[in-house]
Amino acid sequence: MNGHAAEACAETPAFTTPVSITAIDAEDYDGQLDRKLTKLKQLFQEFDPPQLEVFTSPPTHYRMRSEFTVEQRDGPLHFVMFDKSPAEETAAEAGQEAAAALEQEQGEGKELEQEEGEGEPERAAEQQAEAQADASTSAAAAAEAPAAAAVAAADGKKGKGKKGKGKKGGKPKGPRRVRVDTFPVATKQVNELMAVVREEADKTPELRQRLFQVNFHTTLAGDAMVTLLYHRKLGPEWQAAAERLRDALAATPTAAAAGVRPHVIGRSRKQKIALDADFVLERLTVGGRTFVQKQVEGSFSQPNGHVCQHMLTWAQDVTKPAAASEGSAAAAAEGSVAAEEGKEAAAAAAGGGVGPEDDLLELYCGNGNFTIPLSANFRRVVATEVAKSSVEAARYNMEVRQHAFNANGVSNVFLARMASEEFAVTMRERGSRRRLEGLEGWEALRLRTILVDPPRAGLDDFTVELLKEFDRIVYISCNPDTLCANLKAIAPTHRIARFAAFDQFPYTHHLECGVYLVRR
Ligand SMILES: C[S@@+](CC[C@H](N)C(=O)[O-])C[C@H]1O[C@@H](n2cnc3c(N)ncnc32)[C@H](O)[C@@H]1O
Repeated sequence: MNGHAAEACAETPAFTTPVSITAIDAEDYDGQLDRKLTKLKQLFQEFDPPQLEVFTSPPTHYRMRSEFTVEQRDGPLHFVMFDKSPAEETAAEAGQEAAAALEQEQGEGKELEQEEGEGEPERAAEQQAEAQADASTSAAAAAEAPAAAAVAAADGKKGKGKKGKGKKGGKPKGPRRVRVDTFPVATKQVNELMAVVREEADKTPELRQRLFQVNFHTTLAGDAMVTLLYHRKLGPEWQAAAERLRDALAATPTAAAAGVRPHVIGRSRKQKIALDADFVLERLTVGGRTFVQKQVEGSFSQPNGHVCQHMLTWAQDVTKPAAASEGSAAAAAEGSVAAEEGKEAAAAAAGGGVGPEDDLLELYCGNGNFTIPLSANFRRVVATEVAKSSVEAARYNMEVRQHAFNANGVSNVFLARMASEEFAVTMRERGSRRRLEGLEGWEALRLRTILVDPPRAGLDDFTVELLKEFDRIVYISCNPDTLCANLKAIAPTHRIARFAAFDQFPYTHHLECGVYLVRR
């Protein structure tokens, strides 16, 4: 963790209420959210934020992705998860370690990419970032059986390291295995697919043999994919069985209604077989417009599609030229002077207005989730992301032209595959990098607004310093503790003009936040 994020934030207890995700109480949806909001307000009190804008989740069936360990030693095959509540932190650490182990295992044999020796992130560094992003998603989104923990358990790796062992070096204190036949946290479609995979894999030796994990990825649009992970090499017999499984999955109610055939992917060491495709196409509605989004298997995507739409709409609103003054959402909705008359000067006088000729810098852009809906608010967007698969997806998402999907139509984005810390140093030095070729010179850019959406660890020190150069900052965070720590460094020069909570991860102690800061 970086220096800033390591600082304790206020004397407030951190977000550590243990909640078992396998035993949710939907009746308590409002209660669980209230408790988190109270804690959040307490944590951010020192920054004197404006009224908190709150965006809720559906109380059940909100999570688009889920990962399960397969249990098949005794009798019929079934899915299990790991209930984190007994040893929450231990489990989280075990999950992250095992995620890294899995990444390493899957990455074995891949060539490291070293381009021109100019300090570009090596594949190993990217894998670490991707694993971190993915582990954070798993852990944050559900505290529910991080894929990694599942892999570790199935591999017999759990408890190998020091973490997870009891104080006296006795039995590892891992999370509790919980059998999961239905999962109200996940979308209805995940539940439909789970039932079919369980039944088909149970009775089909080619699908069942040495299957240790199944990942489900669904969308609001009805598109879906299922990944089966094995401890054996997969051959033509597996592929034939997987094709039959795919037909059975296509007959499930949501897929049939959407007219889609879920993709099936088989993975084992150094092997990946994708029937049809290794991605899904999501459709997200933001500000009345629908955006198509390619989400790639194993890459980061926001886990709660409903709440993601709220996040994008909020970010689009705070950066809207006419309404981007420091006014609250309510003021904007009621038609404050700045919002109604679109007086950029008034907004600028208030310290917060984005001008139509302004450019946006976005770090950690992933598959272009924020980039594309926000691009209409700016003359130009410069976006960076470190994970190769996400950068490729972002390029695809910007170029989507299918008329059936209402083309995304984005042509004002410059996208570079770079680590944020490397970009921060390059920009501060007004330097050059091969990956920035094609970008008009620094002096031609009007970068006064920055959007960051980092992994749970928050921002590194270089990036925090870079933020201070901007008049307007949109900081999206899945970890209020590291957000708070980073804000301590930014608060002397910037104040919070908008403050939002997005309940992406109901019934867990995690909360997604958005802050919009303007220069004092
Ligand atoms: C929380 S995700 C947000 C992605 C995107 N904004 C979205 O809404 O889907 C964080 C992203 O940061 C990327 N990432 C992690 N470490 C990074 C680094 N050091 N530099 C740049 N990107 C990084 C991950 O690959 C991931 O895509």
